[in-house]
Amino acid sequence: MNPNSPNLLIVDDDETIQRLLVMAANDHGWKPVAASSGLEAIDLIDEHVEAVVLDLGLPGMNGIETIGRLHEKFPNVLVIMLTGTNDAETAVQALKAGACDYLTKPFELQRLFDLVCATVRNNQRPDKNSSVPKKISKPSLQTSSPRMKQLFHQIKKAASLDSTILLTGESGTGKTYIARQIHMLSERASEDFITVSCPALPRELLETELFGHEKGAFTGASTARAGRFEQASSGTIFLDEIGDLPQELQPKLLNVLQDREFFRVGGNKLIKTSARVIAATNVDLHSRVNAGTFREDLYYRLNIIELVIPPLRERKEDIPQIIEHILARIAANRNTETWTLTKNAAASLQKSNWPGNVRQLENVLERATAFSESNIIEAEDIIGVLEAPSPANQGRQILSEPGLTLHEIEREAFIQTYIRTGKNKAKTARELGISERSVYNLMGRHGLK
Ligand SMILES: Nc1ncnc2c1ncn2[C@@H]1O[C@H](COP(=O)(O)OP(=O)(O)OP(=O)(O)O)[C@@H](O)[C@H]1O
Repeated sequence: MNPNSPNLLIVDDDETIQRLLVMAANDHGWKPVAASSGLEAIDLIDEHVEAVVLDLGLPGMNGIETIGRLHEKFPNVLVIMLTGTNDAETAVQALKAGACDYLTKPFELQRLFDLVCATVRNNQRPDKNSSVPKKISKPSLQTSSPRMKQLFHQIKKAASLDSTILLTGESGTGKTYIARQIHMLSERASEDFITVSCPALPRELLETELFGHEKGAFTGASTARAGRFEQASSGTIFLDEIGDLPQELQPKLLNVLQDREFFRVGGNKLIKTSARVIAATNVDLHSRVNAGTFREDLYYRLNIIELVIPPLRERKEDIPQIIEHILARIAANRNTETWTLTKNAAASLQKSNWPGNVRQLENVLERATAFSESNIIEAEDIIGVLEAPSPANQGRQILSEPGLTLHEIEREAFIQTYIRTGKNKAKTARELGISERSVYNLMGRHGLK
């Protein structure tokens, strides 16, 4: 076999997504080839291709039909389908059509490539010398925040144990990110890290997703399928938004945590698992226990080690290095040089309150870098993309944040209005009941010009 033959086929008609996936695939050690349609994919596929990342919504022959045609040529090729948001029904269709797995858009690139690796590894024939890249990146646990220092100390200790971990924190604080770091610091680092988002699927589908099913377990189950616990094998399984685990599935998860065994749906063979469980929640699980929607015994089984991830506004010291990290990641994904921020741009990011935490900061940087004409990001680039909350939320959001100074409240109110009015200074002045001259003064005071 030619070592340079492509081993991953990417099929997406959106040129930007296609380019992004190809770059990320290269970064993850794959040799990708890309197609923009089902027909092109059928043309390009050969025996070296181990897996196909296939967009469902292709023009002409759609993703579901394409799976069938690819399998006519290469019955063993592994297909991972990319589906639209909340598209559980289509996801079932994709699985029935022969996809090994699927991912709902939008997704993290890291998550896609974790899934591709896990799928290929789990379907490897013993004789096959697979090219699954075993790339283990070193976790970076550097921080200037005293709270994060303490947390990272706990993380290192927790990683060396095998206990179940519960990560709690607001949405976007980095629970998934931390779960992956724990996995990479643990002895399981070379094994798979498998993520399951509990609210993403309806109950029946979530049950087969977690525990797998036997052939004939339900209409359409034409083949047996291993679930995520089996795929995680001796790696780590990350259960995101565990507070949304349907009540009917809670006893089954409790059994897995207690006895480390379960049945596939429709199966009668006990399956053992040694996967480590990390769960995460952004709701107060204890109040769900009190409300009777979450089992108390399961809560205590999950909550053996609880790690609380603080919101970004409570660890602002870390903002500069998180920015640097995110910019480097964006640059690597786009295969470009990284960016530097002007003093005012950095100050602007530093001052913001980040109600959406690191995810919001990441979105702002993604957009600012996409629109920036050079490798320098100015305050204007930032202000242009800072998300403006809806007018209905605006006042509530500012006033509900405890501990804000008058200066910070003024800044938030000003920026939100300025963005909402499309950076129109006259409109901003009218809405805020101030003169246009004051708008210029406020821009100066808050580092926006
Ligand atoms: N310390 C960090 N450095 C760089 N990037 C980070 C850091 N923490 C989080 N991120 C990035 O921020 C984004 C949001 O993080 P993540 O998905 O882990 O949050 P979450 O708490 O799991 O969110 P949710 O509760 O909504 O599932 C991700 O893209 C992640 O890679």
